[in-house]
Amino acid sequence: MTRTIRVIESIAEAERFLSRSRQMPTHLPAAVQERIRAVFGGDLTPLQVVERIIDDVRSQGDDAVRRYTLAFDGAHLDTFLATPEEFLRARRAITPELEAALRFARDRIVAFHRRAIPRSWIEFDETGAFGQLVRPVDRVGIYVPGGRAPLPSSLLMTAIPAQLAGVRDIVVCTPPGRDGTISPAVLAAAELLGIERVFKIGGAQAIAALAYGTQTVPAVDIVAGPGNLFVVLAKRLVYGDVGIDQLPGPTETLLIADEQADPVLCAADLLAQAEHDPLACAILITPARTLAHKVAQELERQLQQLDRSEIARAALEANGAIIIVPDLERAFDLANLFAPEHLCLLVRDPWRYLDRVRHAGGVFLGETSPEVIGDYTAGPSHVMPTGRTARFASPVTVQTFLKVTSLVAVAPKALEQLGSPALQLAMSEGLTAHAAAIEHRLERTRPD
Ligand SMILES: NC(=O)c1ccc[n+]([C@@H]2O[C@H](COP(=O)([O-])OP(=O)(O)OC[C@H]3O[C@@H](n4cnc5c(N)ncnc54)[C@H](O)[C@@H]3O)[C@@H](O)[C@H]2O)c1
Ligand SMILES: N[C@H](CO)Cc1c[nH]c[nH+]1
Ligand SMILES: [Zn+2]
Repeated sequence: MTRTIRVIESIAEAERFLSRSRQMPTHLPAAVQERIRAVFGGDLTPLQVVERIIDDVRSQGDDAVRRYTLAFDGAHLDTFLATPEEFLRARRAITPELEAALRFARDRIVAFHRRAIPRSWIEFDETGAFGQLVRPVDRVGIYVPGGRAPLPSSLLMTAIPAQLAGVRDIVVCTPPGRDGTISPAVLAAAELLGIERVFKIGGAQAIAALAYGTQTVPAVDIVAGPGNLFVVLAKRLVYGDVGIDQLPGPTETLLIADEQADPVLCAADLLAQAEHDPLACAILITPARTLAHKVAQELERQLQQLDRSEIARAALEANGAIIIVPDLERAFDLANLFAPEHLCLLVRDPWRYLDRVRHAGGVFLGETSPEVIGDYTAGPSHVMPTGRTARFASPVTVQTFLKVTSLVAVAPKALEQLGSPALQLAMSEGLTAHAAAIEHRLERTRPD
């Protein structure tokens, strides 16, 4: 029988495989590379492609956006902003069931994130008042993926935390299809959240437009939302000129399963993420050799029935693995090395292992908690760090859209107490102007 996914039995090989760079992949799907060649006339790396696009959008604005929209999305567009008529058509196009599902998801996401809204605080003591003023950024641009599948759920998962943070102005970019339209479900989700400006722009050109502004797209303070390799690389490059949420790129899922896990469910969970992108990662780590072989067989069987089997197969071939380990302890070590976006525990009593989880965007406990529920209705944002960035990054939260201003109000009677040691420190750094700024004040508070 053919086997699409690799099976790894050596720990050293597993470590090598799991620590490969996923943000700078050396092999691109052939179709993607061909497109690059067609557009740029040569074999540019994804990073070079993105640099070119950003430079062009920065210097030529909408003209460059138009050109790249035609080149990569096949759409001829004069203007990018979705019109009120398009919103109206979208409202009519979606079924009542889909509308109800969007509302249900919205309510769950709001309820979850409401519990964790950071607040300003000021503490008064005998030395004065000190604290943190927590303020939202003014304007956020949200990228909603739409190349291979429109993801209205990603709009909810990014925009709702921004709205709860108090961001007043939210604009959206999402790629158009060849006919220049965008998914009614994305427009319906935007309308549900009261977002009025949705631009039909995708990929790196969307990120550049949001970061630097064009004649029609306003420059924002934070660019947020997930996307493919080109979107993620563009966010890396514009960071600093603009804030970003994190680097949520091609989806990853890592399952740890023991001998009691159901191979049908394991395979289904792997494929559910593999179908997102040929660069998605789907990995199973298990000490149960029999399970490993059953999952490999089951993957082949389920692949036959999948609509998006081509994408899923490419992902499994490029970035899929079944890793057989001596014990569950070793499985968690490898999972922490990989720092997956999603860590799914299909083991007996998964709660027992929670302390072993150090790096993951989200952890999903047990058979009734498939990652896919997290994609839609659990509540936490499904926009999560990928490419080993979960070692230092977090999923989108309300905090993503907030920043802190420190507050200092020293009580006059505490100036000596805080000023004298500060003076010592300033002198030790050789910063005499710093010292003088303190001295002048101390002189004023000392009795004549
Ligand atoms: N980590 C997360 O939280 C999360 C959440 C949802 C989705 N995702 C990921 O988002 C991604 C969505 O990817 P997608 O491709 O379907 O849609 P996308 O909207 O991210 O990207 C489509 C755009 O990519 C650009 N593009 C395509 N081929 C190109 C090329 N050869 N050169 C330059 N630009 C090119 C085009 O401009 C196109 O508009 C997937 O990888 C999915 O796994 C991640
Ligand atoms: N699994 C993706 C996050 O990595 C999110 C998503 C949206 N729609 C379906 N899935
Ligand atoms: Zn998904």
